[in-house]
Parts: sequence; C-alpha cells; structure tokens
Amino acid sequence: MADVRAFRVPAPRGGVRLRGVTKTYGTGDARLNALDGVDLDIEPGELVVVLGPSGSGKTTLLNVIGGIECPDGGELTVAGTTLTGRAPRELVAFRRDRVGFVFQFFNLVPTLTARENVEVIVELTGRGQRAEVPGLLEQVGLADRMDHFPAQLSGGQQQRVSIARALATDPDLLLADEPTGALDVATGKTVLNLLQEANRQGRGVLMVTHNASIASMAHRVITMRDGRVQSMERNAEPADAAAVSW
Ligand SMILES: Nc1ncnc2c1ncn2[C@@H]1O[C@H](COP(=O)(O)OP(=O)(O)OP(=O)(O)O)[C@@H](O)[C@H]1O
Repeated sequence: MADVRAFRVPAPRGGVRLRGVTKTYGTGDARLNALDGVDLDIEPGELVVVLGPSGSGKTTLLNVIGGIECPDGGELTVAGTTLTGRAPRELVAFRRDRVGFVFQFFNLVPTLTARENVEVIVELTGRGQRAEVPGLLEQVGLADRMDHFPAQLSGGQQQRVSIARALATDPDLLLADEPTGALDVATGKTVLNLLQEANRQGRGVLMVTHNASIASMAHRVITMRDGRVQSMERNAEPADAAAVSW
C-alpha cells in the first residue's frame, strides 16, 4: 500500500495580523511615521509581495513583523505570537523559533564556508539538525559548492546559501527583503523558485521588492505608500516563479 504521508499537504502556517501598527523614527521636526497605522491580515501559507515607492515603509513593515524592530503602537500577532509589548529577550526567541530572513546582499559570514554559514545558525538557535545541512544545500542546488567561501560563490549562489540558512530552522514565515535586487534575471528566477517552493511547503512568505513583475507569483500584492497600506490585490492564479520575467 502507498505511504499516505507522501500525499499529505503541509499545513499552512505563518499567519500575520496587524491593527493600527505605528513605527516612528526621530523626534521633533525630524519625526517620521515610517508606519502610520497599518492594518493587515496575511493568511497562513500565503505568499505576499509588498510593493511601493522608496521610503514608503516596506522594510520597516518587514522588520516589525520579523521582530527586528518594535512597533510603537497598535497590535501585532505573527504565527500565533503577540509581538506588541514584548521584552527584547522575547523578541529574540520569537525570531529564532518562528521566522527566517533573506536579505538583498545575502549577509553571509565571509570567513565561513557555505556549509558553515548554515551550520552556525543550527548551532546558535538549537533548531534543526547539523546532519541535515548538506541536504538543505543540495536542495538549493549547491551540492558541489558546500565548502566554498562566500567570495568564491556568485551572487545567486550566495543568495541560495542564505535561503538554506533561513530554512534550516524550519521557520513558519520567511521574510525576504529585495531577494533578487542584486541578481540578474536568470539567477533571480532561481531564487524566486526556491522561495515559491518554501511557500508550497506551507510556510508564509512575505517578500518586499521594487520589481512589480514579481507580483504575478504572489497570492496577494500589497502596495505601501507613506507608511500605510494603499492597496491590496489578490491574484486569482499566482504564476509559477519560472514564468516571472523582467
Ligand atoms: N533606523 C531608522 N532611523 C530613521 N529613519 C528611518 C530608519 N529606518 C527607516 N527610516 C525612515 O523610515 C521611512 C521608511 O523606510 P523603509 O526603509 O521602511 O522604506 P522602504 O519602503 O523599504 O524604502 P526602500 O524601497 O528605499 O528600501 C523612510 O523615510 C526612512 O528614511
């Protein structure tokens, strides 16, 4: 008899709820509302793309949802955890257990190999298994590059290491800030494909980008303006990452 586990659809996870979330930088005349009362619901398992002009609050939104920044006001719940009013220590635990980050410029440790860059996260967080790291690097197409240092890898390969690193702790939600911003089209598409695959495994994915073409692969597209959600659109049929082009 066939193994029924092979057919099990992964449970969707990584839902997000914001109500009136504010984040202000500076004081007096220099005071700036980076987030100016954001209301937003992201369903578990959704792939959401965030667009908007420079300075509209996209990165701040991502950082607040990821527990990198504390909101000044409003209510915020991510993957079942209420983040408002939390002590910094609790936010560290939340980040460790719930979210994975992918950045535009990869943020790898230059003195560690690809394998070590992923292993160090497994060891620091106590999540995931060191023995699974080679398999993860294989999944992102780096079986033959595991012992290379970041400087010996192309931009796309470095971004794939950073995706393996983000997935090593099995996060509920993957937060990606301009993950293709430093890559050419072909390489960028392989990265998008990996993010889509991570989403198809049930994880929430929230991706900030300036590239409006990427919006076609999202379940929902959010446009930010002046620290607020200006619009929200649902794609009836999200495209395969392979079909995205720019
Ligand atoms: N640490 C900070 N200190 C002061 N101001 C900040 C800080 N971080 C962001 N800002 C300001 O908050 C506003 C929103 O910034 P944010 O980086 O979220 O915008 P963005 O939409 O991601 O922009 P971009 O597309 O250029 O990356 C901007 O005006 C920015 O200058």
